Amino acid sequence: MDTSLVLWAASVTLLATVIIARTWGMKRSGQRGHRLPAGSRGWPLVGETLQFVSCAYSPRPERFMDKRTLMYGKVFRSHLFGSSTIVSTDAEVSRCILQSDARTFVPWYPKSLTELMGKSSILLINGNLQRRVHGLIGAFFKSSDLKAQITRDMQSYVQESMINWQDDQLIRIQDETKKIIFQILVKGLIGLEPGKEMQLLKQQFKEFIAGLMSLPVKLPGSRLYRSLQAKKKMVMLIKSIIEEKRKNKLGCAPRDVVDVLINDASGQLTDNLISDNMIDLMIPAEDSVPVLVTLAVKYLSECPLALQHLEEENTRLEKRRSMLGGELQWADYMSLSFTQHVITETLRMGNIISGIMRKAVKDVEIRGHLIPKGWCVFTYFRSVHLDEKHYEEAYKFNPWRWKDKDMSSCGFTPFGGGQRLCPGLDLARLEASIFLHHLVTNFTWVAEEDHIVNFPTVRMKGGMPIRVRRRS
Ligand code: HEM
Repeated sequence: MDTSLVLWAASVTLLATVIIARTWGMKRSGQRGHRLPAGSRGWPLVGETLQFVSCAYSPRPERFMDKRTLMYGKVFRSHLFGSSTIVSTDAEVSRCILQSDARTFVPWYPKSLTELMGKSSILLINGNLQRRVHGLIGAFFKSSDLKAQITRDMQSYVQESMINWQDDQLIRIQDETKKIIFQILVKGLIGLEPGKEMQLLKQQFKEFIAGLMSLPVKLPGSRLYRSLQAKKKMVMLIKSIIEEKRKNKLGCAPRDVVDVLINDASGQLTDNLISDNMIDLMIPAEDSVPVLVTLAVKYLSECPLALQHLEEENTRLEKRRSMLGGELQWADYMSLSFTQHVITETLRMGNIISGIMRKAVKDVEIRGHLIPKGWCVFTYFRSVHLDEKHYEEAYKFNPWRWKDKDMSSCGFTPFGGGQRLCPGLDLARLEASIFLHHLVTNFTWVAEEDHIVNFPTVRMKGGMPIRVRRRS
């Protein structure tokens, strides 16, 4: 064939492809001129996942977002973890997404996680059932009875653990807090005291969470399979506790979350749903509070002035307590305003949950951006929390910034928002305050070298080792 004819045919084909692609693109831009955000799909199949993950392992995971924000704006499209994804680093767009309900967005988690959580998990269910379970748990976590109980338990577990610390001993804060927080959590959820059953639960839970980020393969021997087996054992234990509680129902005030859920009269909450959810509730709680405390210790170790203010505030409270006698109450810890600022600033800088994923159940338009049906949307809190426009010297640990700052007006969402706002947020702050109080009033310390790892979950590589010395 004549070469010019081939060239002409190739040009026509190319032109036709461009026209079809543009027309399709305009259609995807939705009705009324809403546009699919600009961005790149990256490589076939893997999309931009490799670039995302390699940034996520670095000390500055937000660089993946920063680079694209410069090119495409604060809302851009990408392809992550096998799904077409719209990424939002825009506080207002993210707020709208968090406020939406299941008619627009549903939660999205990696396959291994959904397999392990099961269909009735609070993290996955939607609509009335989610609102009911969330409401019951949230109300219980806010109740003054539970706060009094948790304050008592946490104080005694912290004291029990710290009493054994020797001068110059190397303490890994992450490990110490994990032990204590797990006990508190299990007691608050199912009423179990430390002992043999608690130990069994702890072992199985460790096995269970090891599979949260595994390959979605359920063959015997695989990581996911072993995690599912561990979950079965935990469910059996929790079911036996539920049966016991049902037998001995005495009509007294609920002492743990199981009590609250079995007293629910709606008939929607089966024993299977309750026992499954007790384990799923441990997922967001078990790791995040210890990491919050660990990061606070890291930031304080690097900011002597903040540590000094914290010590002074907590010593004043301790002196008052010893003069008046008795134990500190929940309200005493919450009255420590600088300690609360330290926790808030740690949440901002640490970004323990860097963002959350949802899936659009229909075409959605938010502030001119189209999120097509079936696409994922990733609201990335970390970029907002480290944005100079919201926070001056954003990479500097500065608890004083919260003195006059309104938490609700600066895109600050470490606990999410809307209907899925973390029901454990008061508890997390309380537990962190109690641990910090006992640490700074009883010990001085020198921190050893360690650094933050940001992926797949935030943690300190070496568990934040500190060498402690008891105050005289
Ligand atoms: C520093 C500690 C914590 C952080 C940073 C944190 C963060 C979050 C975030 C961002 C969400 C929203 C997830 C979404 O929208 O899909 C969430 C939900 C949740 N959190 Fe927390 N959390 C913490 C501690 C706790 C604790 C102590 C508990 C309770 C024992 C807890 C229980 C839950 C539950 C049950 C949900 C799901 C709520 C629902 O989907 O209805 N969290 N958490």
